[in-house]
Amino acid sequence: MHVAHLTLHDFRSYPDLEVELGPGATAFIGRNGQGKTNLVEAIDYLSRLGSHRVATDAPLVRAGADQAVVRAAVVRDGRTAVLEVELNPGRSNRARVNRSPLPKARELLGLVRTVVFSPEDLTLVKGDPGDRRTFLDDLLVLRTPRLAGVRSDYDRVLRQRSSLLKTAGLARGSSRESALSTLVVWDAHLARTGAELLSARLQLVDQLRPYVGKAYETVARGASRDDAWIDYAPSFELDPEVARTADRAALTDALLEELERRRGDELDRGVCLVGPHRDELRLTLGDAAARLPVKGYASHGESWSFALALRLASYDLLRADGDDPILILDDVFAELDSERRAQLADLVSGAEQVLVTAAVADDVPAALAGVRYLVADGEVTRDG
Ligand SMILES: Nc1ncnc2c1ncn2[C@@H]1O[C@H](COP(=O)(O)OP(=O)(O)OP(=O)(O)O)[C@@H](O)[C@H]1O
Repeated sequence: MHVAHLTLHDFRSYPDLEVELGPGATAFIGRNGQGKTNLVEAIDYLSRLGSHRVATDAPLVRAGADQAVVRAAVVRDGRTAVLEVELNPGRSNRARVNRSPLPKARELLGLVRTVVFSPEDLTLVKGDPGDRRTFLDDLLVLRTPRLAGVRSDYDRVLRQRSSLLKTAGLARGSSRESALSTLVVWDAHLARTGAELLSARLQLVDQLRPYVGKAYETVARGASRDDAWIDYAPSFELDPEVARTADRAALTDALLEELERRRGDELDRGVCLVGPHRDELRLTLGDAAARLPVKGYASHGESWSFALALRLASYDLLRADGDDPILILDDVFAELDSERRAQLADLVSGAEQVLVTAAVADDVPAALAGVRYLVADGEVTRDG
């Protein structure tokens, strides 16, 4: 798939912008802070209804404006659809496809798919477990948009159950009894939605693992394909057979059992200690006999290679699904030496559309020397 035309209205630094795009490589070149990332962030927003840089929508709306609009003509299998999202911070966003409103903005998910490489990716490796869970969940939703609903149901159940735990922990007598009986109902909701998310994540990690090993071998000099390894580590000891089959009924039972076992701790602490919101995507390096966690042990170069490998693996997996996501390489070449730049460029040059941002034109490898736009003072102009 590729974006053929992008329109922005009050998105980030752009009051109004129209850009023609095409398949192949397109590079946006300009000094720091000119709006290169803002452009590609808008396309990524259509894919995930979120940004790779900020957790909320407010910074995406131009300072002083009430709402932003991102519109793109997306070509997939020769057919064009015009996708549009209206960002209304503090209120619901609205989405349209070919000018027809969708009941929920969330229904836009899956219509355009992007994989973004950016310097922020280092947080995949060095950041908190939550950063890695987000990585997994974003990829799940790209592959199976329905899971966006499961994810938000789970977040809602978690919030309700956490506030009930606080109330029940402090209550005495009959009000405690009543809070505890309500808690049983929320345990069941948490186990059911949690098991669905957990099952999807377990399967995803199994599918992604070989691609991570292969990608790491390519981007890290001297590495073999068994060096980089990923494991899903649930918040409690899960029977290996249940983990392997990722059977939802068995996972629901396992979660319920663990909730029962940790009930006392949860009430004492007033927090929900069991469920996929406490899980970790474990990243390790080394041979099977001596694997070390990447976080805290790996060098800067190894960490960066691992982060790139996770993105490349996502891209390969989406491609194996029969889809060709739009690749966005945001400011990544400045972080790599010339050999690795060329390697990465070779790996991605076959993608239907690659969008690159760079401050210095010479940082963009020859394999990605396609169309060039100069970005300066809010203007995006074609170079040549
Ligand atoms: N909501 C907003 N309203 C107005 N301006 C904004 C908004 N958000 C960001 N900007 C401006 O956009 C500019 C940053 O743009 P962007 O991140 O795209 O830069 P860039 O060209 O990618 O730079 P670099 O090469 O440093 O990554 C900054 O000047 C910032 O002040």
